[in-house]
Amino acid sequence: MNLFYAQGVYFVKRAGMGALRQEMGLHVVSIPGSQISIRINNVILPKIFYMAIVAPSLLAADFLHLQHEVEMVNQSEADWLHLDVMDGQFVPNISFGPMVIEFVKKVTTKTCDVHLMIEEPSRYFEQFKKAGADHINIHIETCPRLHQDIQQIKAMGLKAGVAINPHNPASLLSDIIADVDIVLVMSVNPGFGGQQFIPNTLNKIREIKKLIREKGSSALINIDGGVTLGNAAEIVAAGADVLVAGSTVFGSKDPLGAIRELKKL
Ligand SMILES: O=C(CO)[C@@H](O)[C@H](O)COP(=O)(O)O
Repeated sequence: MNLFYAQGVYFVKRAGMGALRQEMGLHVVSIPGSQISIRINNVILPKIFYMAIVAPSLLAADFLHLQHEVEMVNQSEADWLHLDVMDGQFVPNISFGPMVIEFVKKVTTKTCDVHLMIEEPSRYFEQFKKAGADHINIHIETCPRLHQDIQQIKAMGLKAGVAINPHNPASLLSDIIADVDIVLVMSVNPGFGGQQFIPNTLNKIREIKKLIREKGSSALINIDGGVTLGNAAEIVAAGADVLVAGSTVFGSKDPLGAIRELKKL
């Protein structure tokens, strides 16, 4: 169970909310910033702190010591491992593909959150599934048959995410948000790690959260790009469920400590 009690406070992990809701008749009654109140069998729990899902982005890892980096994440409190696939077409950079993910999968104990920054992603869904993807995130612009692609990912038994770029408004998600498991909000222009967080993303997170409630969606909001120990609290308070962090984790002298700090928010 993802609900636990410590020092007078109930903690809950958002990822388990769906299951908890079914098992225990649990209802979220309010989400003011990073604190939420919940009701279980009509008893309102006094205080619930939201814990963000943390997903270190392997793009910022030392690829000469990839196994060591993946094992570091295994030992950490991180929940997912974020894997950025770039084709040099949809984004100006080229990163890695299914072959690298297949090797990473042999070592990682974390959920593999694959972010496809490539043209015609549906041509490769099967390959990424075979390589070990647990989630596949696709960009709206790359999918003329977005609904169909989302359904295809889900039919393969994977979680489906839709990614939007900084210039895309939240309203673009209106017709798809009820069908997706994850909304991946780019808080930098995709292609490179180590960029500055675009501040307007905070407003966009609030708008997406509102849309999620209005449409009765259970999608998680995942923020990708420029997440630091300095801005993560604000991002979570705006309504983010997941924090992708590349440089903040792998660029740190104490990556385990950096992940621990992100989880504390
Ligand atoms: O998808 C991307 C960049 O396109 C991100 O996942 C970055 O890899 C995040 O890196 P940092 O901004 O955290 O260094």
